[in-house]
Amino acid sequence: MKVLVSDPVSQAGVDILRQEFTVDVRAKLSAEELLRVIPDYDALVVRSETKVTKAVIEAAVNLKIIGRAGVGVDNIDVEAATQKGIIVVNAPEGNTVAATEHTMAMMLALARNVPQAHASMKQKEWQRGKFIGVEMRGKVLGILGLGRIGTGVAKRALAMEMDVIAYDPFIGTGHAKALGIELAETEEIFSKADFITLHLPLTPETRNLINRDTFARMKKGVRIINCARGGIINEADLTEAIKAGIVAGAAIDVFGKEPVEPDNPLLTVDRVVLTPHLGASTAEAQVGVAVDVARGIAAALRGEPVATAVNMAPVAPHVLEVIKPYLNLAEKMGCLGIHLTDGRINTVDLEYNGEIADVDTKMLTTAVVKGILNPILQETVNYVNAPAIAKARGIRVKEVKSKETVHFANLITVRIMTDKNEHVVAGTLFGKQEGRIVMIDGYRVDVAPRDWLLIGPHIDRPGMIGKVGTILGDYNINIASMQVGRTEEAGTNIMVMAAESDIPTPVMLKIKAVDGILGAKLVNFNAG
Ligand SMILES: NC(=O)C1=CN([C@@H]2O[C@H](COP(=O)(O)OP(=O)(O)OC[C@H]3O[C@@H](n4cnc5c(N)ncnc54)[C@H](O)[C@@H]3O)[C@@H](O)[C@H]2O)C=CC1
Ligand SMILES: O=C(O)CCC(=O)C(=O)O
Repeated sequence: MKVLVSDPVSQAGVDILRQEFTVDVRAKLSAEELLRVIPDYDALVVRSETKVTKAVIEAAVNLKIIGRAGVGVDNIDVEAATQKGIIVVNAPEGNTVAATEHTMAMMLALARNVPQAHASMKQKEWQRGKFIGVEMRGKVLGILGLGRIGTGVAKRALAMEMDVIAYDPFIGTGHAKALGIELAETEEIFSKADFITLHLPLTPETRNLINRDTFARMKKGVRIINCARGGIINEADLTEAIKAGIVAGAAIDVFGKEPVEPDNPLLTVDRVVLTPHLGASTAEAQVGVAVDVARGIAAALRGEPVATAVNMAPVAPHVLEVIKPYLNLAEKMGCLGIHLTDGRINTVDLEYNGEIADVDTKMLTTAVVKGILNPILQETVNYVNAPAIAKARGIRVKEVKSKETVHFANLITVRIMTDKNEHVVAGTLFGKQEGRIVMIDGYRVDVAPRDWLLIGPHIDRPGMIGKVGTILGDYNINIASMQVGRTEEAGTNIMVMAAESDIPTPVMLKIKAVDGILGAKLVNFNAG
């Protein structure tokens, strides 16, 4: 597999990727060059400079994953990626402290005119009267967006004895209470805050959120800090508000257009502190995000789920820890299930029994659906597109959970209902790691789901196994293991043979023709 790193990311991340993949580091590619080279790559790693547009995604015929070494994915067309089944992962935590500390640095520099005083001294001046600042203690700080960075800023501002209020409609009041701050509506923040700091993502709702109208409603002399995303503040309106004295000053790290162009109006006013998107630029953060994104990419290319994928339902780390050992089993159960069925699938029912029923099992359900769809579709089905593909094909997927168990501590049962019949596969983990199929269509079995499995329901009479074994032997196909599953009712059994190689179609036809065999199926767990 080939990985393209198209923005400068820490060598620590590149080294992780190089352990498993071919990695090309080609920073500063033009848009045209990116379009030309992208078809060669399975994964792409970017920071914020590379624009991963719809055109890039369309040209990326082999791309499976895009990794953003940082938080904001607004330089990636996530919707286009999702439609193509491309996973987008970010590194949401590696640069939180860096961006938080940069916000504090910007706020203090703004309050005490540090850059202006520094520039003046460089001009050989000594102007103590010109740079009178304001204290932070006792001032009201309004935080818009109380996520990771907003929370970090709140904690530090409290330590500086500021009064902190925050607006975030998607955060619970408990979070604010635990921090020791109040949640407020935007109007309260605008009317009360001496400092307003932004920690929101750039979305259609937040674009242009701070504009001429909102400045008009703010307390006179407010100071604004933006270390989140440029498009959230209207830069022309901010410049006007500074000139009109509504805003006493602004500290800005992020801009509507980056790199900033010479005609950016903020460059024309003095009462600003500007940095060229340096929020994440610490040695520690760059190693952190590069390592996190490299691990995410490596896991995704191995077919494993990634907790930081932004276009999949998020999975909490404690949930991932519980379900991770079951993911491979769940996918194999889906694969086995689809090989058993004939007819149009209407419904897939998933039953989770035991302790596993306590956690969010959506990702396991997706793994089963992925296992069902991959063997029958040309396109690659992954954790991102599996639910959408199932829905588009009219397959209803339902989950039932119960803590009750009979024979196993945990059991997953997959029931695939078609317009013709119903097939059921159940599986569990032995020794917490080893996935086993323990039931196929009502027959008790104990099978490791790997390589090739020949499944043959048959009439319960002597010689059946021998007949099939002889056919396989005639074609030099070695059997790694074999067992016979029984139901409660006498009359039929199921033979399950693990073959060490593929069983060609003519051989399967011979087996199916054996008198007493009630329809043999071959499952190839390596395909799809
Ligand atoms: N300057 C820099 O170098 C860096 C900038 N960032 C940017 O900082 C911002 C915040 O990052 P994190 O704290 O890690 O993200 P986060 O996802 O932890 O927090 C964002 C918060 O905004 C809230 N939110 C979303 N839409 C909202 C709306 N319409 N109104 C009010 N609240 C809303 C969410 O509920 C969430 O709590 C992002 O834009 C990110 O891209 C992050 C790292 C470095
Ligand atoms: O990669 C960078 O330096 C920018 C970081 C950033 O803005 C983010 O993580 O959202």
